Amino acid sequence: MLWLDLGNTRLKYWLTDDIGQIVAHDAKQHLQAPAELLMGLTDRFERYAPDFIGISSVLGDDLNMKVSDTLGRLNTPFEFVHVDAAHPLMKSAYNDKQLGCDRWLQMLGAVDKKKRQCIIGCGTAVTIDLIDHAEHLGGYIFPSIYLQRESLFSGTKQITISNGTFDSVGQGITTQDAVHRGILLSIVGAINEISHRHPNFELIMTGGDASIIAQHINRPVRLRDDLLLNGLARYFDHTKQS
Ligand SMILES: Nc1ncnc2c1ncn2[C@@H]1O[C@H](COP(=O)(O)OP(=O)(O)O)[C@@H](O)[C@H]1O
Ligand SMILES: CC(C)(COP(=O)(O)O)[C@@H](O)C(=O)NCCC(=O)O
Ligand SMILES: [K+]
Repeated sequence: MLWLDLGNTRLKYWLTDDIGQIVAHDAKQHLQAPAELLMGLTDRFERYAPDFIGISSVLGDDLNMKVSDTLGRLNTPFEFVHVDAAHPLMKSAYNDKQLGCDRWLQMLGAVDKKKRQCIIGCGTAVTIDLIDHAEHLGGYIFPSIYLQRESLFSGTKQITISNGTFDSVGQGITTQDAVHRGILLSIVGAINEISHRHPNFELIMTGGDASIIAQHINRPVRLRDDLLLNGLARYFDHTKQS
């Protein structure tokens, strides 16, 4: 099986064998041209000869159409996941026409009806979703690291482009440090606040920046970079069973 996660910044893929073991995976910035990036990967995918391609995409219909055209050349069946708020594995109060497929699948990848869970996606945007015994209560979306830095640069006269690191929340005494620590503080502050309000929810984090952000969270966080993959596998496994 080939699993694709088309996020706003990166295309991730996982190739799994017939017992679900990951045999190959990668993440690449698609620079808003995911179909072209995929084109360059088709010969590699053909060599793997997957029997099915499951896709999560938050890129909208236009880019999804282009991706479909590219995948059509592989003569391998493929399917884009659509959010189902009444899914047997997890009910959701969220508007299922709007809920991002990645958020939904990340929850599907973790959901456990015996637990209260807080699923945090650290991608282009940070997403926080609360699940109470397999009931999705709703969540939050806010800009992550790079979006915040870009908005400061484009929205101000005196803050210029810089490539500082996001490794501390200590107060800064230079613009570069004040910006980078302020951005990190805004993200970890929000997550710590939600965590504080829901002390009995287990924290699970995924996404490209999870490892950077998790270090500053006041409670133990479970890092799972395979969460969306797990959600895709559960989704398509479930559909086949029913
Ligand atoms: N402008 C950028 N330059 C370099 N890296 C970036 C930029 N924007 C995002 N990233 C990195 O890309 C990754 C995005 O994480 P990912 O979970 O793949 O996001 P998405 O699912 O939204 O595509 C993060 O590790 C982030 O640090
Ligand atoms: C919030 C998101 C942009 C996060 O996407 P990502 O950062 O993973 O690229 C994505 O889940 C999305 O487009 N959601 C649709 C709006 C919503 O979930 O309400
Ligand atoms: K994502």
